Amino acid sequence: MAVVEFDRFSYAYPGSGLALDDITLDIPKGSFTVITGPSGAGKTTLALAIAGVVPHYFGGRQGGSVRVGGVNSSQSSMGEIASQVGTVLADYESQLVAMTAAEEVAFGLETSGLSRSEAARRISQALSMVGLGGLEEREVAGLSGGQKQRLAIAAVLAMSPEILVFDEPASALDPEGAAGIYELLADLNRRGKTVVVVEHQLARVLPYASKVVLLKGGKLEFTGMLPQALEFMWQQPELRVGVPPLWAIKFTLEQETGIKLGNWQTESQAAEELNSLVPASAEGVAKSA
Ligand SMILES: Nc1ncnc2c1ncn2[C@@H]1O[C@H](COP(=O)(O)OP(=O)(O)OP(=O)(O)O)[C@@H](O)[C@H]1O
Repeated sequence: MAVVEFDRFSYAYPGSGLALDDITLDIPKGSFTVITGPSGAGKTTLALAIAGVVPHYFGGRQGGSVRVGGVNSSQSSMGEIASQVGTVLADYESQLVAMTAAEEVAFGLETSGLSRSEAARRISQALSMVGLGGLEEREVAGLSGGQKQRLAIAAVLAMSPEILVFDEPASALDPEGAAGIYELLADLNRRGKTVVVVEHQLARVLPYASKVVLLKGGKLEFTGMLPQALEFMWQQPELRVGVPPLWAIKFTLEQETGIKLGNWQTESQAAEELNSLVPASAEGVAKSA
């Protein structure tokens, strides 16, 4: 079932040409969907359109429609969309407004009409889900960059949205931090959230992505499962650079040996499969000698 539906959706920022051009696309409920593509392709704009920020906040011109949870976004307010879609921007620090971690998470709940005890329970629960349990009274200013990002995620989670949208969540992180944040997003996805991420480095999402949306120049180039998306990118000279090194090795080996290899999600899966092939091919060489 689709939880977000773009139907012939086009969008231009005020005074600019089309940033998105005739996009028709479904995001399945419970999926881990990755929006990717070259710089300026329209990835952030598509994420903002799911959150209703485009066009509600920016203005500009829109054609076609976006439906979130079956409701046309142009007939909903940003507040109504926010109850279904939680968004963490690339510049997540700009989303933080409070003094302490608990106040930050409480901020979004203020208009929800929850009792004090229910709000406190939600705050603690949201903080522990992102690995910040027990840090309720910590000053936001004293948190590390990674902790601030997790706090921005907790603030969104407390509102219990069905869909979570992240714009380049790993862009400011080292490889270990990037792996950690994607583990968290995968965990939220396993708990039933529909996760949508903008990510230009597909290597980071190999273990998690169920659907890939590939944009180029504002147009939808390809949409489908991750293996098919990578195959498509491998065939296009200008998109090949976006194929993760592990899959570049896989495609090269397949081309050279004619052996179809598995859909590698991790380096250890690749190593395991390649190791299992070595004795067989060595035996083949021995027999033919
Ligand atoms: N606020 C804005 N006003 C006018 N044009 C904008 C605005 N934000 C983005 N654009 C333009 O819209 C197009 C799509 O931009 P967008 O940021 O969505 O692409 P992107 O794929 O996320 O790029 P990147 O990977 O570089 O972040 C680009 O041509 C960009 O210059």
